[in-house]
Amino acid sequence: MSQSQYSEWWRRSTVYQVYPKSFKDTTGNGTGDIKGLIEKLDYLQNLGIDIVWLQPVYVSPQHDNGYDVADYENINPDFGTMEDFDELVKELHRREMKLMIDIVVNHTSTEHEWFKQSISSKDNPYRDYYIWKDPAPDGGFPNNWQSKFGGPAWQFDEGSGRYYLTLYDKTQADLNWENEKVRRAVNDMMLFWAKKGVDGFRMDVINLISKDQRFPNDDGSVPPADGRKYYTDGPRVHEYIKAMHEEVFGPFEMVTVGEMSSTTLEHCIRYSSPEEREFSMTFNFHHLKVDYPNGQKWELMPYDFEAMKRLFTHWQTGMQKGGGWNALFFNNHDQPRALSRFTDDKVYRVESAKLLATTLHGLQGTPYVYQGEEIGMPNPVWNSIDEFRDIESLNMYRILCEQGKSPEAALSILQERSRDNSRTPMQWDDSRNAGFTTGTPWLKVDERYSDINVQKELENPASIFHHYRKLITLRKEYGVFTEGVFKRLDDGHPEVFAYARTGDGEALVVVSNFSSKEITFRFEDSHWTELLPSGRDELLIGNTTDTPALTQELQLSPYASYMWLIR
Ligand SMILES: O=P(O)(O)OC[C@H]1O[C@H](O[C@H]2O[C@H](CO)[C@@H](O)[C@H](O)[C@H]2O)[C@H](O)[C@@H](O)[C@@H]1O
Repeated sequence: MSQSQYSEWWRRSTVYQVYPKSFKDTTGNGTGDIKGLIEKLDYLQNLGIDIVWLQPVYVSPQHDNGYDVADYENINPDFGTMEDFDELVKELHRREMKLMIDIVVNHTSTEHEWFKQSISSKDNPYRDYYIWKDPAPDGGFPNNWQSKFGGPAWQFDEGSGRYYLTLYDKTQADLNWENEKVRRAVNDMMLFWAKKGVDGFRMDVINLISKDQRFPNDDGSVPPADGRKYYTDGPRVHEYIKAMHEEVFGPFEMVTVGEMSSTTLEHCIRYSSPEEREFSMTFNFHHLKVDYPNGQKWELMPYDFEAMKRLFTHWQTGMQKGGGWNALFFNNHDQPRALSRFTDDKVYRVESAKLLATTLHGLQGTPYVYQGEEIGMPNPVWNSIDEFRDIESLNMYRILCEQGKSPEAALSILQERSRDNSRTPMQWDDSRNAGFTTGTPWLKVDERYSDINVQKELENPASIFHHYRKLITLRKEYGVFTEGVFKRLDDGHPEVFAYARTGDGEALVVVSNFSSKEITFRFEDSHWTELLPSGRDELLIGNTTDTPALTQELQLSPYASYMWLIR
């Protein structure tokens, strides 16, 4: 990729992800709302955010917290009104910030009018908007595909004696993208939002929209044997995305990010290379599966640090060579908090949060900050299954118990894995309910809110918030964050992740100790002579009170992390 191709504004931007249900409630109904987000825009501007990604606020029965859309062009009253939405766009633009909204079109809610029509009769004009199949000859499911939320991926309709496909919850019916009318309707819906002034889209599990039309049984040759190899990065997916670009993303100069489930580097290069005219960038999840034994999310193991570093290296190097662009993230609304998962959220909480931030923000790509990450919110402590709200967690708890796990064992798995870990309300201050709501919060507030909250973070210049703020500023200041070529420098060190980003006349070096031990780290001679002391070094940011110079041998305190600039 030539240097000029790095010129798009969103490559130097930072995105903030808002889970609206848990951000800020202004009505006292216990659920966050659009007005609450507007109230906090100055806070996000102060952090240095360029783009706000607002998760689904459309009309929805909320079985999957908005990822089950019943009406794509209206706002769910719990979140506010269309006037509130227009006000949000205006207020963001007044601050020179952009808005990215979530587009969920692999599936709709079964309460969507299209589905209601589709299920009403075999000859309804909307019948073919969804994927209907006859039972297998033995009367069972059409094939052995499994839902990502547990159980078979097919739901039986008594009325017609046929099954419809649901890769997620049984109330989320997969759209039939082979139907040209579906593609037309989705583009029209996206044009509706583009014309409203929305600047970008985050496309939910968009690489699952094209299914292998043979709908074969999964023979189990590639685990997990749940059918994903027949619909992930499927046969026509690039064709469909190119058509969206042609008609919507391109003409409106949008910034777009595709959420790519269980994808490959090769596909992500295609999805995000400018010349392919598909998306601006992609999310992949491989680095967040390094604590899944044999790919099993609902089993526990300590995370594999070396695998994580290998995966970052693979994606950094591969996307760079292939001309693709990564969306960088450790946290989102589907993941437990990285702080609790990969570092120490108790003794070294502050150091750990800063270490994760520095390590991620030094990489090539566009960084995403998920609400609460910038103040070091850890996983909450869960005391009972009754505290959970997430449909996937509740399904899996039932399945784990049916498989013979004790309720205590199942609960301890949810403690580590549940998506609710990252969905607890935002902690604004030390008042009741952390200042999130005056009512009863829809999901419990973490008990540690009087210590961990925005107000405290803003007051302390050495806080996690101010660390993020500085990283976001540095990215805008130095071109090497955008352009620098990645090289891993730790040579398999069991505790340290070290890398360089080498650009035009300047280089970044990042060294992070992912352990609670005091350690000595020494760069191998080859790295040191070839790459490192090629000029004057300056410590750009660190998470200790020390300001070490870059030397071949470094003493690193627990969870110490430093970033130097060499020029
Ligand atoms: O783990 P992967 O197979 O790589 O998939 C990535 C994520 O996909 C799903 O997330 C998104 O779609 C869901 C259905 O619309 C929605 O519930 C979720 O909130 C979306 O972000 C999956 O649910 C996640 O667990 C995966 O991480």
